[in-house]
Amino acid sequence: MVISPSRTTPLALRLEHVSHAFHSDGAIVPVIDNVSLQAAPGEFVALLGPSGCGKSTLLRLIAGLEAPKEGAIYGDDSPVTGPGPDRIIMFQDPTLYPWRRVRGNVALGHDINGRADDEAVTAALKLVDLLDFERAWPHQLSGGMAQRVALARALVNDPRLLLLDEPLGKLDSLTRLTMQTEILRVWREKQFTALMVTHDVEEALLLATRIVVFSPRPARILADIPVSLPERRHRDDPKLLSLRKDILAQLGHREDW
Ligand SMILES: Nc1ncnc2c1ncn2[C@@H]1O[C@H](COP(=O)(O)OP(=O)(O)OP(=O)(O)O)[C@@H](O)[C@H]1O
Repeated sequence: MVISPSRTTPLALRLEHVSHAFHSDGAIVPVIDNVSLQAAPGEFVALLGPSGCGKSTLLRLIAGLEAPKEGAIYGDDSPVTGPGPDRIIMFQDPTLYPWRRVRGNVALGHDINGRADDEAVTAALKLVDLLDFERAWPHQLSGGMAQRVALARALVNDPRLLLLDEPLGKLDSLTRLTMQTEILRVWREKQFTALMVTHDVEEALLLATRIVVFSPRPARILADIPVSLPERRHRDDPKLLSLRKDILAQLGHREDW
C-alpha cells in the first residue's frame, strides 16, 4: 500500500452504548460507562476529561486493542473486532527505536509483512517535513522532531482514522504550539477522521471541530460541543474564550479566583 499524495477516505466512527471495566485486586473497576458517540468522516474530535477517567482506554477500544465489555464500535458500519491499518493510534511517547534511523523508524509502521514500501515511507516523511532528516538517529532529534517521526510512522499506512493519545503532552509549550499547527496542516491535507485526547482545553478549541467532555471515572459523556469557530483560529478570540470558560466549568474548574 502506498500513502496517497492526496486526501484519504476518512472513516465514519460510531460507538453504541460502550462500557468497559478492568479487574483489579479481585474487584471490578468500571472505566467506561455507556458511551455513545459518532464522528463523521473527516471530523476532528477532541476528547477532554479528568486524569484517569478512561480516555486512553476508549482510544484503545476504538483501535481494536481491547474489546468493550458491553456495546459495539463500528467503522463505516462494520464492527471493529481487532486492530487494523485503517485505525492507527499515536501515543504521548514517540518510542523510537534508537538503533534505527528516522527512515527506519517510519518504515516500522509499514513493516507488517517484513518489508516496507519505500515510496510510502518517503511520502510520510515528506508529509511531516522530515525528508532532510531521514538518515538522522533518534538521539539527534529534538522532542518535536521525534514526535513528527512518530506522526509519520502513524501516517505511513494512510490511516482513515487517526487516534491521538495526548501526542503533545510531553513537549515544551513552544514546541507544542508548532506541533499543533503541524497536526492541523497534515489533517487538512489528508482529511482523515481524527480523535485526539488532550488535557488542554485551549488546544482542543484550536484544533477540533467538536469537543466531547467526559466525567471522572467511569467516563460518561457530559457534553458534546460543536466548535463553530473559523478555520484559522486565534487563542484570544472572545468566542473561543467563552467556550473555554464553559468547558472548564463542565470539568469543575472556576477561573474567578
Ligand atoms: N490494563 C488495565 N488494568 C487495570 N486498570 C487499568 C488498565 N488500564 C487502565 N486502567 C485504569 O483505568 C482507568 C482509566 O485509565 P485511562 O488510562 O484510560 O485514563 P485516562 O483518562 O486516559 O487518564 P490520563 O488522562 O491520566 O492519561 C485508570 O484508573 C487506570 O488505572
